[in-house]
Amino acid sequence: MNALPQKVTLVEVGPRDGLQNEKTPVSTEHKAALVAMLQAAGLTEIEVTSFVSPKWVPQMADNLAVMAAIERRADVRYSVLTPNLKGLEAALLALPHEVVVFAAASEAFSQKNINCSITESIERFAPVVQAAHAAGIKVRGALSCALGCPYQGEVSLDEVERVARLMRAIGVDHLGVADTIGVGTPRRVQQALERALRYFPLAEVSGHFHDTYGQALANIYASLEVGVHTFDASVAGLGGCPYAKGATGNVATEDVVFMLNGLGIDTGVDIDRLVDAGAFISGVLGRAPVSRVARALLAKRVA
Ligand SMILES: CC(C)(COP(=O)([O-])OP(=O)([O-])OC[C@H]1O[C@@H](n2cnc3c(N)ncnc32)[C@H](O)[C@@H]1OP(=O)([O-])[O-])[C@@H](O)C(=O)NCCC(=O)NCCSC(=O)C[C@@](C)(O)CC(=O)[O-]
Repeated sequence: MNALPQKVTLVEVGPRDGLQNEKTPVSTEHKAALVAMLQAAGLTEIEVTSFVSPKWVPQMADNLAVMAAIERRADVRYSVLTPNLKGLEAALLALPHEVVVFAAASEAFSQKNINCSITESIERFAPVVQAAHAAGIKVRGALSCALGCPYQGEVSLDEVERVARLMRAIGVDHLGVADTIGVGTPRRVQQALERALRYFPLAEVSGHFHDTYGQALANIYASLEVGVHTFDASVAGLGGCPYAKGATGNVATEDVVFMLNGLGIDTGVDIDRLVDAGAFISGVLGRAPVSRVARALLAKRVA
Protein backbone atom coordinates (compact mmCIF):
# COMPACT_ATOMS: atom_id res chain seq x y z
CA MET A 1 0.00 0.00 0.00
CA ASN A 2 1.25 3.50 -0.86
CA ALA A 3 2.05 5.74 2.11
CA LEU A 4 -0.64 8.33 2.69
CA PRO A 5 0.23 12.03 2.28
CA GLN A 6 1.65 13.57 5.47
CA LYS A 7 -0.08 16.88 5.02
CA VAL A 8 -3.53 17.80 3.72
CA THR A 9 -4.84 21.18 2.61
CA LEU A 10 -8.46 21.81 3.47
CA VAL A 11 -10.44 24.32 1.46
CA GLU A 12 -13.22 25.53 3.72
CA VAL A 13 -16.31 26.03 1.57
CA GLY A 14 -18.84 26.57 4.37
CA PRO A 15 -19.33 30.32 3.81
CA ARG A 16 -20.16 29.67 0.12
CA ASP A 17 -21.30 26.08 -0.50
CA GLY A 18 -22.55 25.83 3.07
CA LEU A 19 -24.70 28.92 3.10
CA GLN A 20 -25.81 29.30 -0.55
CA ASN A 21 -28.81 27.01 -0.07
CA GLU A 22 -30.09 28.56 3.17
CA LYS A 23 -33.54 30.07 2.67
CA THR A 24 -33.27 32.45 5.64
CA PRO A 25 -30.93 35.33 4.82
CA VAL A 26 -27.72 35.20 6.85
CA SER A 27 -26.41 38.71 7.57
CA THR A 28 -23.17 39.97 6.07
CA GLU A 29 -21.84 40.45 9.63
CA HIS A 30 -22.52 36.81 10.52
CA LYS A 31 -20.84 35.64 7.32
CA ALA A 32 -17.75 37.77 8.07
CA ALA A 33 -17.72 36.53 11.68
CA LEU A 34 -17.80 32.94 10.41
CA VAL A 35 -14.80 33.59 8.16
CA ALA A 36 -12.96 35.15 11.13
CA MET A 37 -13.59 32.07 13.27
CA LEU A 38 -12.56 29.68 10.50
CA GLN A 39 -9.24 31.41 9.95
CA ALA A 40 -8.69 31.60 13.71
CA ALA A 41 -9.09 27.81 13.71
CA GLY A 42 -6.19 27.54 11.27
CA LEU A 43 -7.93 27.16 7.90
CA THR A 44 -5.78 28.82 5.28
CA GLU A 45 -8.02 28.40 2.21
CA ILE A 46 -11.53 29.81 2.47
CA GLU A 47 -14.18 29.96 -0.28
CA VAL A 48 -16.02 33.06 0.84
CA THR A 49 -18.90 33.70 -1.56
CA SER A 50 -20.02 33.52 -5.17
CA PHE A 51 -20.52 36.16 -7.85
CA VAL A 52 -23.50 34.48 -9.48
CA SER A 53 -26.88 35.92 -10.41
CA PRO A 54 -28.68 37.07 -7.24
CA LYS A 55 -31.93 35.95 -8.89
CA TRP A 56 -30.56 32.41 -9.00
CA VAL A 57 -28.89 32.36 -5.57
CA PRO A 58 -30.19 35.23 -3.39
CA GLN A 59 -28.13 34.20 -0.33
CA MET A 60 -24.91 35.21 -2.14
CA ALA A 61 -26.23 38.65 -3.25
CA ASP A 62 -24.07 40.43 -0.63
CA ASN A 63 -20.87 39.02 -2.18
CA LEU A 64 -19.00 42.33 -2.42
CA ALA A 65 -20.08 43.41 1.06
CA VAL A 66 -18.89 40.10 2.55
CA MET A 67 -15.53 40.38 0.81
CA ALA A 68 -15.20 43.94 2.14
CA ALA A 69 -16.22 42.91 5.67
CA ILE A 70 -13.80 40.02 6.19
CA GLU A 71 -10.61 40.77 8.08
CA ARG A 72 -7.94 39.41 5.80
CA ARG A 73 -4.93 37.58 7.10
CA ALA A 74 -1.72 37.34 5.12
CA ASP A 75 -1.55 33.56 5.62
CA VAL A 76 -5.06 32.90 4.27
CA ARG A 77 -6.16 32.63 0.63
CA TYR A 78 -9.70 33.70 -0.22
CA SER A 79 -11.59 32.34 -3.22
CA VAL A 80 -14.93 33.10 -4.87
CA LEU A 81 -17.12 31.43 -7.52
CA THR A 82 -17.57 33.14 -10.90
CA PRO A 83 -19.83 31.60 -13.59
CA ASN A 84 -19.11 34.16 -16.33
CA LEU A 85 -17.26 37.38 -17.24
CA LYS A 86 -19.86 39.52 -15.48
CA GLY A 87 -19.19 37.59 -12.28
CA LEU A 88 -15.43 37.80 -12.76
CA GLU A 89 -15.50 41.56 -13.32
CA ALA A 90 -17.43 42.04 -10.06
CA ALA A 91 -15.21 39.54 -8.26
CA LEU A 92 -12.02 41.35 -9.30
CA LEU A 93 -13.18 44.40 -7.34
CA ALA A 94 -13.14 42.17 -4.26
CA LEU A 95 -9.52 41.09 -4.75
CA PRO A 96 -9.77 37.32 -4.27
CA HIS A 97 -6.67 35.11 -4.46
CA GLU A 98 -8.48 32.57 -6.59
CA VAL A 99 -11.67 32.28 -8.62
CA VAL A 100 -13.64 29.12 -9.23
CA VAL A 101 -15.42 28.26 -12.47
CA PHE A 102 -17.86 25.37 -12.33
CA ALA A 103 -18.72 22.93 -15.07
CA ALA A 104 -20.49 19.58 -14.90
CA ALA A 105 -19.92 16.11 -16.26
CA SER A 106 -23.67 15.96 -16.89
CA GLU A 107 -25.54 17.91 -19.58
CA ALA A 108 -28.75 17.93 -17.56
CA PHE A 109 -27.05 19.37 -14.49
CA SER A 110 -25.19 21.98 -16.53
CA GLN A 111 -28.51 23.24 -17.89
CA LYS A 112 -30.17 23.36 -14.46
CA ASN A 113 -27.22 24.92 -12.64
CA ILE A 114 -25.86 27.45 -15.11
CA ASN A 115 -28.47 27.44 -17.86
CA CYS A 116 -26.22 26.29 -20.68
CA SER A 117 -24.71 23.14 -22.18
CA ILE A 118 -21.30 21.78 -21.15
CA THR A 119 -19.79 23.03 -24.42
CA GLU A 120 -21.28 26.50 -23.94
CA SER A 121 -20.02 26.58 -20.36
CA ILE A 122 -16.47 25.84 -21.47
CA GLU A 123 -16.73 28.58 -24.13
CA ARG A 124 -18.00 30.94 -21.42
CA PHE A 125 -15.21 30.04 -19.00
CA ALA A 126 -12.35 30.47 -21.50
CA PRO A 127 -12.36 34.31 -21.37
CA VAL A 128 -12.93 34.15 -17.59
CA VAL A 129 -9.75 32.10 -17.21
CA GLN A 130 -7.84 34.44 -19.52
CA ALA A 131 -8.99 37.56 -17.68
CA ALA A 132 -8.29 36.03 -14.27
CA HIS A 133 -4.79 35.04 -15.33
CA ALA A 134 -4.22 38.52 -16.78
CA ALA A 135 -5.10 39.85 -13.31
CA GLY A 136 -2.65 37.40 -11.74
CA ILE A 137 -5.36 35.23 -10.23
CA LYS A 138 -5.36 31.44 -10.13
CA VAL A 139 -8.39 29.56 -11.47
CA ARG A 140 -9.83 26.49 -9.84
CA GLY A 141 -12.38 24.45 -11.75
CA ALA A 142 -15.13 22.46 -10.08
CA LEU A 143 -16.36 19.41 -11.98
CA SER A 144 -19.86 18.76 -10.67
CA CYS A 145 -21.66 15.41 -10.91
CA ALA A 146 -18.40 13.51 -11.47
CA LEU A 147 -19.87 10.56 -9.55
CA GLY A 148 -23.52 10.86 -10.49
CA CYS A 149 -26.21 13.33 -11.48
CA PRO A 150 -29.54 14.13 -9.80
CA TYR A 151 -31.23 14.36 -13.21
CA GLN A 152 -29.57 11.83 -15.51
CA GLY A 153 -28.30 9.30 -12.92
CA GLU A 154 -25.07 7.60 -14.00
CA VAL A 155 -22.18 9.65 -15.32
CA SER A 156 -19.48 7.87 -17.32
CA LEU A 157 -15.79 8.09 -16.50
CA ASP A 158 -15.19 9.03 -20.13
CA GLU A 159 -17.39 12.09 -19.67
CA VAL A 160 -15.50 13.02 -16.49
CA GLU A 161 -12.26 12.74 -18.44
CA ARG A 162 -13.61 14.72 -21.40
CA VAL A 163 -14.68 17.68 -19.27
CA ALA A 164 -11.42 17.52 -17.26
CA ARG A 165 -9.53 17.71 -20.56
CA LEU A 166 -11.63 20.66 -21.76
CA MET A 167 -11.06 22.50 -18.47
CA ARG A 168 -7.32 21.97 -18.79
CA ALA A 169 -7.38 23.06 -22.45
CA ILE A 170 -8.82 26.48 -21.53
CA GLY A 171 -6.13 26.95 -18.88
CA VAL A 172 -7.89 26.04 -15.63
CA ASP A 173 -5.09 25.56 -13.07
CA HIS A 174 -6.69 23.15 -10.61
CA LEU A 175 -9.56 20.67 -10.85
CA GLY A 176 -11.91 19.79 -8.02
CA VAL A 177 -13.66 16.48 -8.66
CA ALA A 178 -17.09 16.98 -7.14
CA ASP A 179 -19.57 14.41 -5.93
CA THR A 180 -22.49 16.83 -5.94
CA ILE A 181 -25.07 14.34 -4.65
CA GLY A 182 -22.81 12.15 -2.53
CA VAL A 183 -23.40 8.87 -4.37
CA GLY A 184 -19.74 8.04 -5.03
CA THR A 185 -18.06 5.09 -3.39
CA PRO A 186 -14.29 4.68 -2.82
CA ARG A 187 -13.13 2.69 -5.87
CA ARG A 188 -15.24 4.75 -8.23
CA VAL A 189 -13.89 7.93 -6.67
CA GLN A 190 -10.34 6.70 -7.29
CA GLN A 191 -11.24 6.01 -10.93
CA ALA A 192 -12.72 9.50 -11.38
CA LEU A 193 -9.64 11.08 -9.78
CA GLU A 194 -7.37 9.03 -12.01
CA ARG A 195 -9.17 10.46 -15.07
CA ALA A 196 -8.62 14.01 -13.77
CA LEU A 197 -4.96 13.17 -13.03
CA ARG A 198 -4.41 12.48 -16.74
CA TYR A 199 -4.65 16.25 -17.29
CA PHE A 200 -3.79 17.89 -13.95
CA PRO A 201 -0.80 17.26 -11.67
CA LEU A 202 -1.42 15.62 -8.29
CA ALA A 203 -1.03 18.90 -6.40
CA GLU A 204 -3.73 20.43 -8.60
CA VAL A 205 -6.50 17.86 -8.12
CA SER A 206 -8.85 17.94 -5.16
CA GLY A 207 -11.92 16.14 -3.90
CA HIS A 208 -15.26 17.77 -3.09
CA PHE A 209 -17.51 15.19 -1.51
CA HIS A 210 -21.04 15.71 -0.32
CA ASP A 211 -22.02 13.33 2.45
CA THR A 212 -25.59 12.52 1.42
CA TYR A 213 -25.05 8.75 1.52
CA GLY A 214 -22.45 8.79 4.32
CA GLN A 215 -19.57 7.96 1.95
CA ALA A 216 -17.55 11.15 2.13
CA LEU A 217 -14.91 10.14 4.70
CA ALA A 218 -14.37 6.80 2.98
CA ASN A 219 -14.01 8.69 -0.29
CA ILE A 220 -11.44 11.05 1.23
CA TYR A 221 -9.47 8.05 2.51
CA ALA A 222 -9.62 6.49 -0.96
CA SER A 223 -8.39 9.77 -2.44
CA LEU A 224 -5.46 9.84 0.00
CA GLU A 225 -4.55 6.34 -1.22
CA VAL A 226 -4.03 7.73 -4.73
CA GLY A 227 -2.05 10.67 -3.33
CA VAL A 228 -4.68 13.41 -3.57
CA HIS A 229 -4.13 15.75 -0.63
CA THR A 230 -6.50 18.69 -1.07
CA PHE A 231 -10.16 18.51 -0.08
CA ASP A 232 -13.09 20.86 0.18
CA ALA A 233 -15.06 20.62 3.40
CA SER A 234 -17.82 22.61 5.02
CA VAL A 235 -17.89 23.48 8.71
CA ALA A 236 -20.77 21.87 10.61
CA GLY A 237 -21.59 19.92 7.42
CA LEU A 238 -23.57 22.88 6.11
CA GLY A 239 -24.88 23.09 2.64
CA GLY A 240 -26.09 21.52 -0.52
CA CYS A 241 -26.46 22.78 -4.04
CA PRO A 242 -29.69 24.67 -4.86
CA TYR A 243 -29.80 22.79 -8.19
CA ALA A 244 -29.26 19.31 -6.72
CA LYS A 245 -32.48 18.61 -4.82
CA GLY A 246 -32.01 16.42 -1.77
CA ALA A 247 -28.22 16.72 -1.76
CA THR A 248 -27.06 17.36 1.78
CA GLY A 249 -24.00 19.28 2.84
CA ASN A 250 -20.40 18.92 1.96
CA VAL A 251 -18.45 16.62 4.25
CA ALA A 252 -18.13 18.33 7.65
CA THR A 253 -14.72 19.91 8.20
CA GLU A 254 -14.76 18.73 11.83
CA ASP A 255 -15.22 15.11 10.70
CA VAL A 256 -12.37 15.37 8.18
CA VAL A 257 -9.98 16.97 10.68
CA PHE A 258 -10.80 14.32 13.31
CA MET A 259 -10.09 11.50 10.86
CA LEU A 260 -6.87 13.11 9.60
CA ASN A 261 -5.70 13.79 13.16
CA GLY A 262 -6.21 10.09 13.90
CA LEU A 263 -4.15 9.19 10.83
CA GLY A 264 -1.37 11.53 11.97
CA ILE A 265 -1.87 13.74 8.91
CA ASP A 266 -1.24 17.45 9.46
CA THR A 267 -3.98 19.96 8.54
CA GLY A 268 -2.89 22.89 10.70
CA VAL A 269 -6.45 23.11 12.04
CA ASP A 270 -7.32 23.38 15.73
CA ILE A 271 -10.37 21.15 16.11
CA ASP A 272 -11.74 22.89 19.20
CA ARG A 273 -11.76 26.29 17.55
CA LEU A 274 -13.26 24.69 14.45
CA VAL A 275 -16.08 23.23 16.57
CA ASP A 276 -16.64 26.74 17.98
CA ALA A 277 -17.01 28.10 14.42
CA GLY A 278 -19.48 25.33 13.54
CA ALA A 279 -21.48 25.88 16.73
CA PHE A 280 -21.57 29.62 16.02
CA ILE A 281 -22.98 29.35 12.48
CA SER A 282 -25.34 26.53 13.45
CA GLY A 283 -26.65 28.80 16.23
CA VAL A 284 -27.21 31.57 13.68
CA LEU A 285 -29.19 29.09 11.57
CA GLY A 286 -31.09 27.81 14.61
CA ARG A 287 -30.02 24.19 14.53
CA ALA A 288 -27.35 21.79 15.76
CA PRO A 289 -24.24 21.06 13.63
CA VAL A 290 -24.68 18.10 11.28
CA SER A 291 -21.08 17.02 12.00
CA ARG A 292 -21.05 13.95 14.23
CA VAL A 293 -17.60 14.86 15.53
CA ALA A 294 -18.83 18.36 16.46
CA ARG A 295 -21.87 16.91 18.24
CA ALA A 296 -19.69 14.46 20.18
CA LEU A 297 -17.16 17.12 21.18
CA LEU A 298 -19.88 19.60 22.16
CA ALA A 299 -21.60 16.91 24.27
CA LYS A 300 -18.29 16.22 26.04
CA ARG A 301 -17.95 19.92 26.91
CA VAL A 302 -21.27 19.94 28.80
CA ALA A 303 -20.75 16.52 30.41
C1 LIG B 1 -24.73 31.48 -14.86
C2 LIG B 1 -26.01 32.28 -14.75
C3 LIG B 1 -25.72 33.73 -14.42
C4 LIG B 1 -26.70 32.20 -16.09
O1 LIG B 1 -28.03 32.70 -15.95
P1 LIG B 1 -28.83 33.23 -17.20
O2 LIG B 1 -30.19 33.65 -16.74
O3 LIG B 1 -28.74 32.22 -18.30
O4 LIG B 1 -27.88 34.45 -17.55
P2 LIG B 1 -28.01 35.72 -18.40
O5 LIG B 1 -26.64 36.01 -18.91
O6 LIG B 1 -29.16 35.61 -19.39
O7 LIG B 1 -28.38 36.83 -17.31
C5 LIG B 1 -29.64 36.85 -16.64
C6 LIG B 1 -29.60 37.95 -15.57
O8 LIG B 1 -28.60 37.63 -14.59
C7 LIG B 1 -27.61 38.66 -14.56
N1 LIG B 1 -26.31 38.03 -14.35
C8 LIG B 1 -25.67 37.19 -15.18
N2 LIG B 1 -24.52 36.79 -14.64
C9 LIG B 1 -24.42 37.41 -13.45
C10 LIG B 1 -23.43 37.40 -12.44
N3 LIG B 1 -22.33 36.66 -12.53
N4 LIG B 1 -23.64 38.13 -11.33
C11 LIG B 1 -24.76 38.89 -11.20
N5 LIG B 1 -25.75 38.93 -12.14
C12 LIG B 1 -25.56 38.19 -13.25
C13 LIG B 1 -27.72 39.35 -15.89
O9 LIG B 1 -27.21 40.66 -15.81
C14 LIG B 1 -29.21 39.32 -16.12
O10 LIG B 1 -29.83 40.28 -15.29
P3 LIG B 1 -31.21 41.01 -15.72
O11 LIG B 1 -30.90 41.62 -17.05
O12 LIG B 1 -32.23 39.89 -15.82
O13 LIG B 1 -31.46 41.94 -14.60
C15 LIG B 1 -26.96 31.68 -13.69
O14 LIG B 1 -27.36 30.42 -14.13
C16 LIG B 1 -26.29 31.54 -12.34
O15 LIG B 1 -26.00 32.54 -11.68
N6 LIG B 1 -26.09 30.31 -11.91
C17 LIG B 1 -25.37 30.04 -10.66
C18 LIG B 1 -25.96 28.86 -9.98
C19 LIG B 1 -25.18 28.60 -8.73
O16 LIG B 1 -24.60 29.48 -8.10
N7 LIG B 1 -25.18 27.32 -8.34
C20 LIG B 1 -24.49 26.91 -7.14
C21 LIG B 1 -22.99 26.95 -7.26
S1 LIG B 1 -22.31 25.53 -8.07
C22 LIG B 1 -22.20 24.37 -6.82
O17 LIG B 1 -22.63 24.60 -5.72
C23 LIG B 1 -21.49 23.09 -7.11
C24 LIG B 1 -20.09 23.03 -6.52
C25 LIG B 1 -19.17 24.07 -7.13
O18 LIG B 1 -20.11 23.28 -5.12
C26 LIG B 1 -19.47 21.65 -6.77
C27 LIG B 1 -20.48 20.50 -6.58
O19 LIG B 1 -20.75 20.07 -5.47
O20 LIG B 1 -20.99 20.06 -7.61
